[in-house]
Amino acid sequence: MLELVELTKIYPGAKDPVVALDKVSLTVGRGEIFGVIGRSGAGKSTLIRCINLLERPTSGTVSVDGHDLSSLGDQALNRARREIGMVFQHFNLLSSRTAFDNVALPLEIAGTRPAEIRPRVAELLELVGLSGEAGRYPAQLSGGQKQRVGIARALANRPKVLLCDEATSALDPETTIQILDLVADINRRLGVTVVLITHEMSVVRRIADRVAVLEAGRVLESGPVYDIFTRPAFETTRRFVAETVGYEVPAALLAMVAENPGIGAATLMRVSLVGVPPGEPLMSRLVRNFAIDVRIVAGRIDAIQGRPFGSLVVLTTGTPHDIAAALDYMRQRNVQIEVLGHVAANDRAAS
Ligand SMILES: Nc1ncnc2c1ncn2[C@@H]1O[C@H](COP(=O)(O)OP(=O)(O)OP(=O)(O)O)[C@@H](O)[C@H]1O
Repeated sequence: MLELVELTKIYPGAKDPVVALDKVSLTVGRGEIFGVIGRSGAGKSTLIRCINLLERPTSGTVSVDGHDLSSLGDQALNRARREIGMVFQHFNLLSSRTAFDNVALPLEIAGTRPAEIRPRVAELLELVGLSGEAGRYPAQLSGGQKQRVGIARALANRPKVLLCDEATSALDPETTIQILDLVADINRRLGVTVVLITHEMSVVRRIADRVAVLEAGRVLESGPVYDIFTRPAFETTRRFVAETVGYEVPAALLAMVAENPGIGAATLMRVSLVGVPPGEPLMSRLVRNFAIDVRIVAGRIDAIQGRPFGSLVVLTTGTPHDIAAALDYMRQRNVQIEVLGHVAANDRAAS
């Protein structure tokens, strides 16, 4: 549906040319929610401007439904741009127009007959839950309501792709969730393909099907969100994941085992829930099958695309032999375990 092939953008730059995008190739399937995540300067804005052809790529192509937009002349391009609806971080609403008139604007520009505009705008406002706010001006709307207007406006010309540029970055966490859930709902109901450009993994985690990690103008890795979260191949990706799942082991605990690697009578380990079949009572099995005690000292469990994801930091006590046997048992069941070290005897009382 949306296909980028070796998209490259080179700016002249003050001294040397700046390669903002370096052979970015991505394919986004019809009806998919696809996240592109990157830090500041990774090339996200350039990517957006190249996807909607506000900027001509230096080389490479952008195709929607097999039509190469990058080869179109200006007039054809203006028409083709309607295939891509844009949602902006700062909403970009016209302050002198009501919510209704903001949503109507792209229809007016496209030359839609006035008699058709009214019911279409009413339908769009209902879709985003703003039927009661049609006559309000942007200044009279909350941030979340303004973004709902922005989404309705982006959908006005029935685009095939909804391109969201940091669409929730100006919103508080609760409103962010509401807007993301609205985007997911619209994706399901209308089948519109969504591209989410963001610097926040929590945005990707909540609604995206697949994600690409952008760094220095290149795609580091891409794949289904669950796979990227559970097996990040690059340090940049690992840091994005850590930000959203709180993967860090508390420093006080790490200090206790810092000098004592390997297994001891009190062993601290991180058990990743990836690979644990849903519903498996792993911890109680360990306690029942081996002569060990297990104490959960830190952890966080979430779900991504309905599958459990997260890790527990556990302190296991018993003989080193029994703890090693329990580790074997878990590893045989494909549970990922990292032994962080053991607590020395004189620290044990404090642990
Ligand atoms: N018009 C321009 N001329 C020269 N260099 C540019 C231009 N626009 C962007 N760049 C450079 O291209 C690189 C990518 O910038 P871009 O704005 O696409 O990144 P970004 O990921 O969107 O960052 P941010 O989130 O901070 O906007 C940066 O090194 C930037 O300095």
